[in-house]
Amino acid sequence: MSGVSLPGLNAESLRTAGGALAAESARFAARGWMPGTAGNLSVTLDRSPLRLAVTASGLDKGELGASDIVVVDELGEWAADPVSASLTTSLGLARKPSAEAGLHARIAAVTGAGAGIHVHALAAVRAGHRWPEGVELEDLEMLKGIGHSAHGERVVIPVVQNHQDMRVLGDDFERVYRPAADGVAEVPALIVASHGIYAWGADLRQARWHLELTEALLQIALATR
Ligand SMILES: CSC[C@@H](O)[C@@H](O)C(=O)COP(=O)(O)O
Ligand SMILES: [Zn+2]
Repeated sequence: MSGVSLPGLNAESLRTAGGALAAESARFAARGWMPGTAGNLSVTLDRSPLRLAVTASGLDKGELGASDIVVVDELGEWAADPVSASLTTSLGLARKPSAEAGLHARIAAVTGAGAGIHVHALAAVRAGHRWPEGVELEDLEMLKGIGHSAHGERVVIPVVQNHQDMRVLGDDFERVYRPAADGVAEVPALIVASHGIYAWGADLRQARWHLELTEALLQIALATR
């Protein structure tokens, strides 16, 4: 890994990412979507090789500071290359990544997302339980907010079974993910049954919008069917 080029990885980008992830995390903790230490977030810093800043594992997500992040590789493991290692030391960053960093990394690799958010929101869990083959949504105004049509388009929020091995979850995600094709956008969210939901976007703000809108759409589906 020596001589690896990581233009997105420097003290400033990591301080910015850490501050943004802490602020976003506090928002979702306050909403009750990250009870206790539940939930995790990431931003993509470099693509080739893949490097993400992901929240550290096992911390109260309502109390994160800017240095409570870990630089991880494409497997979601702490990145040991010299640039990442040296920045980890100089900025006092954490070294134990979220237990679910591997799925964040897979989603970033497959979708090209710039940020990902995972929460344990109730409607997502209930919908995954009720519709384990995927949640069909149609004729709802807020579908526009996740890139789809308000009328006449059947949108499926995919559901995968829960697993503690992120390689298994990542493979299952790839099986159900449909990239944008023929003018139809991707669905920027994934329900993990009996667990929670992942949403992603070009940046943290868009990932947040996708998450909030998907959770609201799932609440409507549960309330009306
Ligand atoms: C508090 S139980 C939830 C965890 O097992 C996990 O699902 C989760 O969302 C947070 O894990 P973490 O490793 O702190 O990122
Ligand atoms: Zn979780």
